[in-house]
Amino acid sequence: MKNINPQSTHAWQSLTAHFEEMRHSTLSDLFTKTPERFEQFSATFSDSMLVDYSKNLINEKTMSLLLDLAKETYLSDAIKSMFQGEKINRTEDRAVLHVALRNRSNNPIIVDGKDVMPDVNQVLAQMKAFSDKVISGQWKGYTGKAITDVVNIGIGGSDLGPLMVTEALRPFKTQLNMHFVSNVDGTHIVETLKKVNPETTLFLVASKTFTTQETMTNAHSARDWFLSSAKDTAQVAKHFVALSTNAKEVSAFGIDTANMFEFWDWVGGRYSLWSAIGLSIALSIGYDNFEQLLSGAHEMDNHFANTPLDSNLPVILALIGIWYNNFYGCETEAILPYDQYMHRFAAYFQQGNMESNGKSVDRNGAEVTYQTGPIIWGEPGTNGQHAFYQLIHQGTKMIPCDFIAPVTTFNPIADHHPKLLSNFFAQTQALAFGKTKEQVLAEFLKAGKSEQSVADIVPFKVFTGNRPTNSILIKSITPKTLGSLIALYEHKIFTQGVILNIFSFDQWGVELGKQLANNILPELSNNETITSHDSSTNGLINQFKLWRKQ
Ligand SMILES: O=P(O)(O)OC[C@H]1O[C@@H](O)[C@H](O)[C@@H](O)[C@@H]1O
Repeated sequence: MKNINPQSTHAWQSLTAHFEEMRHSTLSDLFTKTPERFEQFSATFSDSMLVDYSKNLINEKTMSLLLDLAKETYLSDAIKSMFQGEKINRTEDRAVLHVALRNRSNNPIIVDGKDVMPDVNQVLAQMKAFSDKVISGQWKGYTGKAITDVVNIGIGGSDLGPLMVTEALRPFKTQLNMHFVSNVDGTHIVETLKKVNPETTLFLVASKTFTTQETMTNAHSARDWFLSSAKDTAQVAKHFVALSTNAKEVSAFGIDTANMFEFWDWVGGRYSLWSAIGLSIALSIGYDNFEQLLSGAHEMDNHFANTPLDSNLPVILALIGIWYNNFYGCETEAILPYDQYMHRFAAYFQQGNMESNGKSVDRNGAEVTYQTGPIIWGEPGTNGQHAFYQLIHQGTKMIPCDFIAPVTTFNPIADHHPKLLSNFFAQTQALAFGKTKEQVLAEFLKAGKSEQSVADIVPFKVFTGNRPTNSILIKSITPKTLGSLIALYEHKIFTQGVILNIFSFDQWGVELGKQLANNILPELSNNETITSHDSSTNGLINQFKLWRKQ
């Protein structure tokens, strides 16, 4: 990958000038000028997904200049480098190969002179055999009973992906009850253990490093709880398996490495749901459905790797994101799925995007002089409409939003789904075109009010519009289409990282807090007054100690 400062490109200069032309354009004008705007700025993928990006503050010139930016920053070369297994995660000296985990065409991918595919396939076979056994009831607990409940203990990438996918694909569920414990707050494990029976519960200890404080603490508490019933450490093997890259720590914990599902350092935590970390997914929806998820992602990988940039969906969405982030000065992006099952989708990509592109040092080691990754947030529609959409519609901030909805529902009760979808369509329309003062007034006049009597209220009822959105309409949320959708967002993040000249696959920013917590933990074991920190930290710790004693 070449380290090009995006601001040094011709395209960036041209985009800066073009922004001055565009900043006063409105979506109403853009749609009026080009009646075929939808055809021009939308595309379908695999006959199952429609991406409409026409309600953005872009025109042909914007897209062409953004594509120039992608070319000048050597995006196509970077895509090749990732797929070929080059060590593009340079600060950790690792390849970035979540695409290998779902490489259903099985073509060799070489890392350090070795094809990784045989190992990938071997672990998939192990996951299939294991999940089939547990789902069929052949795998027995220590008293001979079949497993009824699965508890995934993991955090960050070892939690958010499997949790999001198992929730999104609930209609495909096996009979197993799934639970996810992530927080080191004892409440999380205690409340979960109240719901399960040690005789019929399987714990998946999911941790790439197998050293993460939260996960290891929860795993030890789960094991203690289990042993207080089973009374025999030999029974641990029937109830605990590990999903990890670290065989040494797995055996140190007491899990037989025969019960370990391996993955590799070239899988980033936040890109790991496709790996052994996805075992909870395979148990929740069955292995064949898990494989469908991989296939859907693989299809998007092929699209990303082989489609010219100007019709490459992850690239298009990434470029539009850069347009708002770096030229309009938008700080956040909202992801708004109109699908209750997808209620963790925004939270998942909060980690995906913010941990990947929340960097301020470029690939040359210099401080950046432009904005990098956006803040990601969101909740499912229609709930968000009754909570925070007020600010999106009428606030002072421009918040580009992605609206996502399925055409069909798994719960076709009464007219819920048409109502849901009418909101999905209406919201992007309202955001784009708003309501003028004249329209507000006309409504009042129609209702028999005089212009004079409503003059005071009119300004509050005006919607400026011009608030950009993407709409992603999906035939049905299935393992396959969800796989494609996740991969679409993953590659969008990759593209933005390349163009913004940052390393998207490390996460040094999470280390300092861990280090300082490790320093503070022993200080909490006694009641001595602490003086070694700044006055705020000392004050907080000392008040904690005081109130703890009372
Ligand atoms: O899977 P592990 O090693 O327990 O790590 C969990 C999480 O740990 C966090 O510290 C990292 O920032 C995440 O990227 C990671 O997913």
